[in-house]
Amino acid sequence: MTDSPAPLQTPSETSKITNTHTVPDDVLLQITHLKKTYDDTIVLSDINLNIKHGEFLTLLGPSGCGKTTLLRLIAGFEQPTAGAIYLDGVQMAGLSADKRPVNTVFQQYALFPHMTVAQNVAYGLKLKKVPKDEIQTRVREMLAMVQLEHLANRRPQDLSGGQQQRVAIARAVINRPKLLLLDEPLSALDYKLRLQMQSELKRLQRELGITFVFVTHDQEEALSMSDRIAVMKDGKFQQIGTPIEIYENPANLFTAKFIGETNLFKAEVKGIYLDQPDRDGKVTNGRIEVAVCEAQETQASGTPAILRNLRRPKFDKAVQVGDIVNLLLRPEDLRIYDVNDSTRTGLIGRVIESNYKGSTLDSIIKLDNGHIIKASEFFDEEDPSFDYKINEPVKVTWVDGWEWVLPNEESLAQHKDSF
Ligand SMILES: Nc1ncnc2c1ncn2[C@@H]1O[C@H](COP(=O)(O)OP(=O)(O)OP(=O)(O)O)[C@@H](O)[C@H]1O
Repeated sequence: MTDSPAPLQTPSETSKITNTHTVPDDVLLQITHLKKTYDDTIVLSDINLNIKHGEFLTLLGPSGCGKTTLLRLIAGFEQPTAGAIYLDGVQMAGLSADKRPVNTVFQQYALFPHMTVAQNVAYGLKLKKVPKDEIQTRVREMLAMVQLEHLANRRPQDLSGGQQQRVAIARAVINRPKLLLLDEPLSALDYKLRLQMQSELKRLQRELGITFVFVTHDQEEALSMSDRIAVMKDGKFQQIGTPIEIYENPANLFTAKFIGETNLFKAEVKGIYLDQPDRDGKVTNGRIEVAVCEAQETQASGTPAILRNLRRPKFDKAVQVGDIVNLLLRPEDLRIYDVNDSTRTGLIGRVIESNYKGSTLDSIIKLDNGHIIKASEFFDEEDPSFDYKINEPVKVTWVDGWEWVLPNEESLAQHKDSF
């Protein structure tokens, strides 16, 4: 590996003040109240986002939710209907795409077919009339970084998809943009190459220290690559958080269902027990007692009702006794036991499918009430857990404290701030 390129930028010691607007020191990109409409259609509404220097932020959401539009607004290919974008403290309004310290990598790499790899990478520097010697040095450094030194004289059509994408990335970062926008850059690659490029891209981002805004609709890709993820739906952010926060503590049912596999159970709140207020008089913790509705429904067939105490940080005052809440349990939260195990309460069902995945045993269980759920248990040859057979009754429960509670969406809308 050659020496790292010169530092891109160092944030100033104080906050930058632009007209009436102050951008915090550690923030490279600030988006405030951004709105975009095409004719009467609102494509983005009230987008607010701060992206830090050196951060890898992913915009994740289903097709048509507005990810590309947001990227195009940041790049300057589109103008907002309302709101503002500040880059390193400077308002971007009215600044054309080529004047912004931003580069974009698209799904289609659009390399110049008549130029070699090295010429493609050098193109941006030539346009800027950088001295020849410097171009040569920087191209060499860049090609080493994307591990393509040995292919410098090849033409793009003689490269694999992954190699072409690396050239496109090298071409985009050689100008040392403050911000690199990547619009589904890996989606044209096959699965294996895609995984390899994911870790290469992450390494490159760390080494270059450039801030990345990455667009994908692939949740696994988002979880494995990002410092933070902004989950989008219908032109609005649903949640912005670290991969762990988004996966473990989804803010709403959309995020819960969109990210990873989810088992949802309805449960009735039977009791609310608040902890003592802290010094500031705030109640930040407590527990609620819930009964899983499905268990009660099947009680006639011998299933015991599951009554659980659930601890939950930021204890929610919005929930009231009698409310129905959603209990979110990931497959890895569930445990399967012998139906005759009287030491536990659980939901009764039958395993209808079981797949050995090497480190885990993944099962699909049909509960007595017809609800299909998924469990994923670690497979330990030394200590095999309960050895259930297909279609035999089993008891399903979960590891205490691993559940996540979400209110019904209606109550979420009513009590937006407290849940
Ligand atoms: N120039 C345009 N004129 C009218 N509508 C547009 C225009 N560009 C985008 N849209 C609409 O805006 C919405 C958001 O599109 P956008 O491409 O941003 O979504 P996306 O999340 O990137 O989707 P995908 O994952 O499929 O690329 C879509 O409904 C799209 O049809």
